[in-house]
Formats: sequence, structure tokens, C-alpha cells
Amino acid sequence: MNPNTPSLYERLGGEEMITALIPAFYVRVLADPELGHFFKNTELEKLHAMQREFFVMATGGPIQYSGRPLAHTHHGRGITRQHFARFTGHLVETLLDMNVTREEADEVIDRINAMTNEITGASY
Ligand code: HEM
Repeated sequence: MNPNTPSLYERLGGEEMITALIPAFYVRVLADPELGHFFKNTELEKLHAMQREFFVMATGGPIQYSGRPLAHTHHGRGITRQHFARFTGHLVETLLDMNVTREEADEVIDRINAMTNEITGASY
């Protein structure tokens, strides 16, 4: 990639945008009758902080994710590919609502989809 090409992180709007994105996204996830129950014992403030770090890192921004490996956090919870698809659907809607272009939203989703097995476990 051309070193002068701005990273996805920069094109999305950097730290400010991602800081706004995470809570708006989880409002949708928690309101989803098929997803909300996964989070009933989760400390949301910590989840937001970890997810924010993770997103900055995954989009090429300057923060190193300090949380647990995704497979440790997610395997054994019974998260299926259908759950995963609903989760990414909410992410696309949140991004489009925040005036991210369809092309950039697709780039985010490509990166997220690459992590499917870490979240669902290959057996689901
Ligand atoms: C690629 C998609 C996903 C990414 C990048 C992701 C990322 C993360 C991160 C960074 C954390 C915090 C880990 C920590 O505390 O150390 C987390 C926690 C969590 N995630 Fe995900 N996640 C994804 C998909 C999902 C899906 C589809 C579900 C359920 C439908 C889910 C359910 C959870 C739950 C319940 C927790 C909290 C665990 C706890 O209470 O300790 N995640 N996720």
C-alpha cells in the first residue's frame, strides 16, 4: 500500500469518531432480542473501553489493544454465525448513520469478518 494513503482509521475520522461509534453501536446490539442476553453479566464500561482500543487497532490507528485474546473472551458462549451476522449488521447501520461511506463501511466489515472463527469457534 502506498505509505501516503491514509489508514482506514484516519478516513473514518480517527479517535473522536471511534469514541462516538462504540456506545452508539452497543445501544443497537443490546436492544437486539437475539443478542442482548449475551451481555447481561458484562461490565459495559470495560467492554466499551476494550472494544474502542480494539477498533482503533483493527482499523490501523495508533493504539495497542490491551484486552484478552478474542477467542478466550468469546468461545464457549454459544455465539453462532447468525449472531455474528446480526452483530456486524448493527455495525454497518451504525457506521452509515454516522455518515461513513458504504465503501468504508464495507472495509470495516471485511476486517471484522476475518475474525469470525475467533468469535464463534470453528465448530459453530
Ligand atoms: C468481530 C466481532 C467482534 C469483536 C471484534 C469483538 C470484540 C470484543 C472485545 C475487544 C471484547 C472485550 C474483551 C475483554 O474484556 O478483554 C469483547 C467482549 C465481549 N464480546 Fe465481543 N466481539 C465481537 C463479536 C461478538 C459477538 C458476535 C458477540 C455476541 C453476540 C460478542 C459478545 C461479547 C461479550 C458477551 C463480551 C463480554 C465478555 C465479558 O463479560 O467479559 N462479541 N468483544
